[in-house]
Formats: sequence, structure tokens, C-alpha cells
Amino acid sequence: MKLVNFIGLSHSPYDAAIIDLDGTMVDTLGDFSEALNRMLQDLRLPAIAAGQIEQMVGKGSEHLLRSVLKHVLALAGQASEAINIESLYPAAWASYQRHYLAVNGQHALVYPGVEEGLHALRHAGLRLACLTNKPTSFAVPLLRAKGLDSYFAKVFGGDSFERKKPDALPLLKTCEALQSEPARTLMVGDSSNDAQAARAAGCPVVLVTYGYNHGLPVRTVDADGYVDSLAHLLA
Ligand SMILES: O=C(O)COP(=O)(O)O
Ligand SMILES: [Mg+2]
Repeated sequence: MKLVNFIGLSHSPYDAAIIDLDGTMVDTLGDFSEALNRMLQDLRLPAIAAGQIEQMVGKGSEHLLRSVLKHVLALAGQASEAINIESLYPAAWASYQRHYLAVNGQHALVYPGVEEGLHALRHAGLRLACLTNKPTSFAVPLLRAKGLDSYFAKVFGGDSFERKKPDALPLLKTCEALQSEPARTLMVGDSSNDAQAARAAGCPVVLVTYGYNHGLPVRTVDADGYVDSLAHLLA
């Protein structure tokens, strides 16, 4: 793909890169599944399968919890789901937060090629930030547990700014923090959230082909390129 081949040259078109977390660097589906099912048990609600959860990840924890509650309440045949979701939400959030922090990283795996890719980007002189829709309090210990924290000058979560991806704001703020022009800042993500946010912010964007894209084929998302591994960012 055209973008990637010249990152390594001395006149790189990029000063910085913004890397998504869930589905791009770490396969966190196991953590999500464990924490959400412990939460559902606390709420005496039916369990949810990992395959369902996969389609709900990417728009932050609030969206994830509401989607999971909606799904299981429908399964349980409960009427007036909307009312039930909001009445359950505060207890669900408290339980989920407790369980997620307890399992964080234990059922999660770094995708092959991630360390190699991050190392190569740093070696090419790019400043790196991790920008995720996950709460910052989940993201920071996860990166540390997986030995990825030292690659990043900045880590921003879904609660760092007023709006989350797919809004342009978190990317623009991250570019500012990295002191990099959006046009010279490469976004690397796994979903339409990342691509839409990048397009809106004016950042070039490459998507990985192995992550979570709301259950849809990632190559149908408008992006500047697709890679099967972060290691392939530097051809
Ligand atoms: O928690 C989420 O919704 C996933 O977040 P991310 O893909 O932006 O890292
Ligand atoms: Mg992601």
C-alpha cells in the first residue's frame, strides 16, 4: 500500500502517529466478556456471548453497557427495555468498572506484529499517542500490563475529551498534544469510528484487518490503506 512504504524514508510525510487500542493493539474481547458476564451475574441477568459483544465494542463503555443491557433484556423478554436499561445503568456501571479493573489484561492478548510496528514507527522518528474510546483508567494499566506503555508520549481515553471518536475532537486534541499537524499525523485503527474521526480531523488513516468493526467487513470502510499487521506499516 502506498502510504506505508515511505514512512521509513528520511523525508517521512509523518511527524506522529495515533494508535487505537482495542482491536488494533490488544485483543481485549476476553476481558470484555469476563467483566460483562460477571456484571450480568451480579444483576441476575442472562449471559452474553463474546460474538455478540464483539459487535458492540468501539464506541466506549457507556455505549457498550447500554447495548449489552438492551440485548439481554430483549432475550429475557422484558418489556419497556428503555426504562429498564436506564434504571439498571448505575448499578451496571459500578459492577462493570469493578470487574473490568479486576480482570484487565488477564484475558487479553497483544496482536502479532504490534511491538515490531510500534518500534519501527518510533525508530522512524514519529511521536506516538494511544487514543482509545476506553476509559483512561482502563487503558493506562492495560498498556502497562502488556508492556506497551513506554512507546507512547501520550495516552488518551474516551473520557479525556468532551466527545469520543468518531468525532474529530479527540484526534485534533491528540495532534495538538503531539504538536503535529493533522495532515502529518497517521491514525491507525480497526473500525469505522477511527476512520471517520480521522477523515473529519484531516488525518491520513490506515485500518488493521483483524479487529472489531461492529461486525462489518473493515475493507468496506473508507480509509487510505489496510494492513494485516502493524509490522507491515513499514514495508
Ligand atoms: O472501549 C471501546 O469502545 C473500544 O475502544 P477503542 O477501539 O477506541 O480502543
Ligand atoms: Mg478499536
